[in-house]
Amino acid sequence: MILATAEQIRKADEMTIKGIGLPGMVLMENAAQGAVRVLKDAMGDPMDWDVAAFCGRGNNGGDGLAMLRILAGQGSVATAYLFCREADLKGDAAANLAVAKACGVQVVEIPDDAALEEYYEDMAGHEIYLDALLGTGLNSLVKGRFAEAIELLNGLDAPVLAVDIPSGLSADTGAVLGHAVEADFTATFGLTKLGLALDGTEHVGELTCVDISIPPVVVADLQLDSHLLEEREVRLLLPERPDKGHKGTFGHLLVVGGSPGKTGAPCLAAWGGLRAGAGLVTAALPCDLNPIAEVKLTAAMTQPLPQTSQGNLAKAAGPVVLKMLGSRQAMVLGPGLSTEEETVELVRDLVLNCRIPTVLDADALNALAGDLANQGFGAAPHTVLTPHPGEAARLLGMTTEELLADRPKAARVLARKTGCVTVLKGARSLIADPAGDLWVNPTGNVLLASGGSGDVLSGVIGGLMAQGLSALDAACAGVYVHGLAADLAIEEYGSRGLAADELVDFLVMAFQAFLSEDAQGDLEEL
Ligand SMILES: NC(=O)C1=CN([C@@H]2O[C@H](COP(=O)(O)OP(=O)(O)OC[C@H]3O[C@@H](n4cnc5c(N)ncnc54)[C@H](O)[C@@H]3O)[C@@H](O)[C@H]2O)[C@H](O)CC1
Ligand SMILES: [K+]
Repeated sequence: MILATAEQIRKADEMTIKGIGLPGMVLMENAAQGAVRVLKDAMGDPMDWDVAAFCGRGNNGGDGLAMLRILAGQGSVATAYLFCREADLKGDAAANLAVAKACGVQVVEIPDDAALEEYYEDMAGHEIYLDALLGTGLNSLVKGRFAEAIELLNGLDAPVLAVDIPSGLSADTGAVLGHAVEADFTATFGLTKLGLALDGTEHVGELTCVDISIPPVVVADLQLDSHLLEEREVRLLLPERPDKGHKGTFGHLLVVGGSPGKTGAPCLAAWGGLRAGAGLVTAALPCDLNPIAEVKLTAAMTQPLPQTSQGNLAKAAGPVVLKMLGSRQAMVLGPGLSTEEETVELVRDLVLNCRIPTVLDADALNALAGDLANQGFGAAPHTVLTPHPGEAARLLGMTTEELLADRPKAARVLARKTGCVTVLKGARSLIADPAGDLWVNPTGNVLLASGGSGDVLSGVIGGLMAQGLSALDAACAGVYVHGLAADLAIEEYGSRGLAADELVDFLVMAFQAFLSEDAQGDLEEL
């Protein structure tokens, strides 16, 4: 599904109104009619409600006023709390104010704190609420009476429908700009906003996108580059499993990682690779840890590598790994590595000289931080970086807070600077490709917020690349299926206590969801 930023939807409006000739009033009417349908679907008949809209001075407020007029016409008692003077409204919003008043909508001005105090109790006494304070025109932190109105809405038991976007939520980043409405439903107009997809359901609630007649030609002209990843796309990405395939058909994945106390990380990545369907997996780790890995891994092979006096991977491991890469189809580098200076040098050397599809995770990313500009990537277009926000912030030389204020931008910048596909992990992980496109992943939940789940992900992506998927396709499919495994697990576990070893088992079910219907039927019969 295509997603739009505030600027892109503003352009779409402008092109539709000025270029195509469809009047803004028609767009606003379509928006209001569609949003009323969403409300009716949610609340049912008869529509004899006591409904209030909190309206701002922009077109979002205009949508709210148009909705109230439609609802009044269908039997509701409709009140608008206008967070400015009536005279402040302009254009289509002003026109809809006049129409609403002529059609029986009661309008109460809340232009200052005194008015808010005077009407506060009345404002809290309605049955259903429309949040039409701030839409895509939000351009600063929400403060004062706007903040108070948002908190009032959030404290009520009554249902709230957000008009276009919950007020206070950034349409571009999904960040809360001070305060944001926690809506039960959101009716968004024309195109789904990127910020809505990034929020998920926390503020947005149940999301519906209403067609307001922005023509497809306008959308095509905009060449939008943000997307919500969908199951049907992932289904097309997953590699074929030919009946006569053998282990050589499905590629050999090499996982390089591990340090004392972190033998589990490369083992989990190896498991991820196996679950993703790689034909063979080898985990290569410091030689003292090899016997442990031999016990942990029965299906995967292991390779002992030279180690430093501290037991971490030594520079001498470089030639051994590079030689192994000649007969491997993909590598995962990083799970459980240390940041000992010699290991850092090894990582930089491997990243420069590697020529096969690679996933760089964890300490492999930390090894590149601080000197990203001088780091060559030998397999750049075939490389996936999988940082969590802390690792990404270190790579970009910013604080984690700065990065979290605009996750899409951070993912895109990292992809562009490195030439590598970038997976920025977190709730609603992002996948950015160096050409500028961005995908928001809808799967996954809080169960993934535990040690080791990232190692599993790097293995899944590596395992898919070993089977021939491109870096971008493997990143998209891997992130989606990994999240789906957690979504299946939460039904059994609830929201706590899933260890990464167990997540590995749910990957089987997650991949099964993508089998053909015939194959699923065969499975059920067994
Ligand atoms: N295609 C569509 O999606 C259509 C959308 N419509 C609606 O129009 C709004 C966008 O309208 P716009 O007038 O550009 O902006 P807003 O109504 O969101 O608000 C602008 C208004 O608010 C002030 N403001 C900005 N930030 C703050 C703040 N933090 N605190 C207080 N006030 C703030 C700003 O100065 C302006 O005065 C879109 O969301 C849809 O709802 C059209 O109806 C049809 C087509
Ligand atoms: K709103």
